[in-house]
Amino acid sequence: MTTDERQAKEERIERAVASDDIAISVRGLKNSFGDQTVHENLDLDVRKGEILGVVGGSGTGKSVLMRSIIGLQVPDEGEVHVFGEDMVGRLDDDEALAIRKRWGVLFQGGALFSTLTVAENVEVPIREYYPNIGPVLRDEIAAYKIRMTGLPAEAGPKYPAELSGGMKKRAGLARALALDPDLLFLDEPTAGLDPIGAAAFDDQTRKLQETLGLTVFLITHDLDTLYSICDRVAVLADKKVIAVGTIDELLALDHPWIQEYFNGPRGRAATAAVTRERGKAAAEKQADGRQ
Ligand SMILES: Nc1ncnc2c1ncn2[C@@H]1O[C@H](COP(=O)(O)OP(=O)(O)OP(=O)(O)O)[C@@H](O)[C@H]1O
Repeated sequence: MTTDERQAKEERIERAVASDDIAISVRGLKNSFGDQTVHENLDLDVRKGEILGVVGGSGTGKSVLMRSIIGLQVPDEGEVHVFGEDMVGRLDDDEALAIRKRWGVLFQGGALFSTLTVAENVEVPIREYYPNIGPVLRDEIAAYKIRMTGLPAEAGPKYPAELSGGMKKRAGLARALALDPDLLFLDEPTAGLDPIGAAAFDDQTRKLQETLGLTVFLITHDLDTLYSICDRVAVLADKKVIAVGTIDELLALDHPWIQEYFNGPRGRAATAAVTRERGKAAAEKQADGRQ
């Protein structure tokens, strides 16, 4: 082994050890469109097994960040590693393809094919990545994924136009789960849902994350989602991630946008709701202990 090969091996091992707990690592990311710089020197780590909420004002580049990670946007500068693999600019080779199989994406609005049924939509990634799986098994997998998201089996043969907003999101989620991913990207999954539908979707996300051991990258404007299911929250502002932490940790920072966002009227309402829930749960636990 030459000195260069040995050094490359050492670097690979060091990177693997360092990235053992990290599902996604973004370093020095820069994205721009013409004169508009959306990201500059953006760093972010997403830990394995966490639900990371990504927040920021409209147009701060949350979706562009997600697209950069999944290879739909080639950054001007920077590095993106997913499960320790360098992803920038090499999405066509076999190793990168193997990583792509490990994630599922729910785009804003669901992005379902309108001319395909729900089941056919779920089968699209299976056809693409596992062409040797036959139609019978493919149907079975699709039916299973549809049930996993809480949709009734009868939703399978329906077309997107025949579904409610909440059902469409679940159908998109079923498609995102089609390949048994380790990593799930959700872009504003509860946008447009009524509060009960949104809370049910959040519950489903948490349950799936826990049962399947998923890592979830979740873009949202929904404070209830942040409070109820996110382990940590990353805040995008000033072209970068200005802070990452639990909501309590973020509240301790005196950045004006963070204070306005979490301590504004909606933030206070969400905090009060969570405090009420926690109080109720503690009281129930105490009552159980006395019985
Ligand atoms: N393909 C593109 N071409 C040109 N500009 C783009 C493109 N994609 C995104 N942008 C610009 O990049 C900026 C960030 O967009 P992005 O969709 O990531 O924002 P966001 O934080 O997700 O916003 P929102 O919360 O409103 O969904 C916006 O100003 C948008 O106009």
